[in-house]
Amino acid sequence: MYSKKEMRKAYIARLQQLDLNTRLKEEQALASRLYDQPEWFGAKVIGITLSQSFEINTAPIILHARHKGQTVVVPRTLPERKMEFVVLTESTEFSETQFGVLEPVKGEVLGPDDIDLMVVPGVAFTLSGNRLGFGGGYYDRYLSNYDGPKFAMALNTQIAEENEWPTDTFDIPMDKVINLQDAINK
Ligand SMILES: Nc1nc2c(c(=O)[nH]1)N(C=O)[C@@H](CNc1ccc(C(=O)N[C@@H](CCC(=O)O)C(=O)O)cc1)CN2
Ligand SMILES: Nc1ncnc2c1ncn2[C@@H]1O[C@H](COP(=O)(O)OP(=O)(O)OP(=O)(O)O)[C@@H](O)[C@H]1O
Repeated sequence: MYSKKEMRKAYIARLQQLDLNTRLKEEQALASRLYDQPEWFGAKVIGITLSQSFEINTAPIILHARHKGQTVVVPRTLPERKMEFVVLTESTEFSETQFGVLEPVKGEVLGPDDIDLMVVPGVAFTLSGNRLGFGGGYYDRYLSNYDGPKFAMALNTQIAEENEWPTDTFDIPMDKVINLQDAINK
C-alpha cells in the first residue's frame, strides 16, 4: 500500500497526461449518466465545484443544471480548512485562491441541509465509494455534517483498486461513483 500523498501525486500526473479526446468523450458520457440519476433530476439545489484544469470539467454540468432551473452552490474556503457553499448567479464575482480555483467573493450562503445533492471532487475513487481528495480535508470535514446524497464522477483513469491507499476514520465514502466501467454501483 502507498500513502495518500504518493497516490495523489500519481493520479494527478495521470489526469494531466490524459489525451483531450478521451477526456472529452468520457466527461460527456459521465455527465449524461449523472443526469439519469433520480437524485440529480430530483435535486432543487446542487453543490458542485468550479473545476481546475485537470479535474472533470464542471462548467457544462453547471450550465445544464441552471438551464433546468436548479440552484447551483459552489464552495468558498474558510479558515481552518472549512468551507461554505454560495449560490451561483449571473452576478456572482469570483477571486482565484492559492489552490488555483475560483471562488465566489460574496453571495447567499446555503447550509448543508439546503443542499439536495453533492457532486464531490477528487483525484481517485474506488467503485465501492472510497475517495482520495486533494489533501485539504475540506470535503471530509464538510460532509461529516451533510446527510444528503454524495456522488463522485470518475474518469476511467481515476478508478482505483481497494487498498491502494489507507482509509482514515474521517474519510467519508461516496454514495455513488458514477463511472463508465460498470453499471452504477451501490
Ligand atoms: N475545483 C475544486 N474546488 C475545490 C476543491 C477541489 O477539490 N476542487 N476543494 C476540495 O477540497 C476545496 C479546496 N481544496 C483545497 C485542497 C488543498 C489545498 C492545499 O493543500 N493547499 C495548500 C497550498 C497549495 C498547495 O500545496 O498546492 C495549503 O493550504 O497549504 C487547498 C485547497 C474547495 N474547492
Ligand atoms: N472531519 C475531520 N475533522 C478534522 N480533521 C479532518 C477531518 N477530515 C479530515 N481531516 C484532516 O484533513 C487532512 C487531510 O485529509 P485527507 O488527506 O483525507 O484529505 P482529502 O480527503 O484528500 O481532501 P479533501 O476532502 O479536501 O478533498 C487530514 O490530515 C485530517 O487530519
